[in-house]
Amino acid sequence: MNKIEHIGIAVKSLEAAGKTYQALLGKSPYKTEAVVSEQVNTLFFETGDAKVELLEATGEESAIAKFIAKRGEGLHHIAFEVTDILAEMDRLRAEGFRLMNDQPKRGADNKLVCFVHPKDACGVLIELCQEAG
Ligand SMILES: CC[C@@H](C(=O)O)C(=O)SCCNC(=O)CCNC(=O)[C@H](O)C(C)(C)COP(=O)(O)OP(=O)(O)OC[C@H]1O[C@@H](n2cnc3c(N)ncnc32)[C@H](O)[C@@H]1OP(=O)(O)O
Ligand SMILES: [Co+2]
Repeated sequence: MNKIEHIGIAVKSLEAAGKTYQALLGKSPYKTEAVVSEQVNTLFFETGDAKVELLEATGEESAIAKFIAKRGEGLHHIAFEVTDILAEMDRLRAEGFRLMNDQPKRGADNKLVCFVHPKDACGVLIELCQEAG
């Protein structure tokens, strides 16, 4: 895996959290994007090499809605950039990690993504992401 690509933070309201993070980071978000397949709206901030991704649920079945119901707002996942997501998925499977999707799926910001179960990564949900090209 390469660098940390982004840190995902689950929030109740993108509007309210966007203002908080704008004040915190001292800069405006560079993009917002709805990812219908994940039932989320996102707001992105650039922070040097890695980004901050704020995530708001758009449906009750969204992973973000379930996470907030159980744990409240907070750090939801860490995403690592990978060069070859299929090779990295094969490597992780062979190491015994549980992958939450069999094939890479479309994420935000033109990425192909795959998630590793948080129970296999010391309680942290891990996202792999590769530039979709
Ligand atoms: C915008 C698109 C994309 C991008 O391009 O960046 C995204 O980031 S999308 C982000 C939202 N999508 C996802 O999170 C998809 C992957 N997530 C999942 O597959 C599931 O949410 C999950 C992680 C497998 C959990 O689902 P499930 O088992 O159905 O939920 P439970 O509530 O029963 O959780 C079981 C267990 O795991 C703990 N948990 C859940 N989420 C997290 C988390 N984010 N970090 C750490 N731990 C988490 C949960 O608390 C339960 O533990 P116990 O309470 O001890 O049983
Ligand atoms: Co993410």
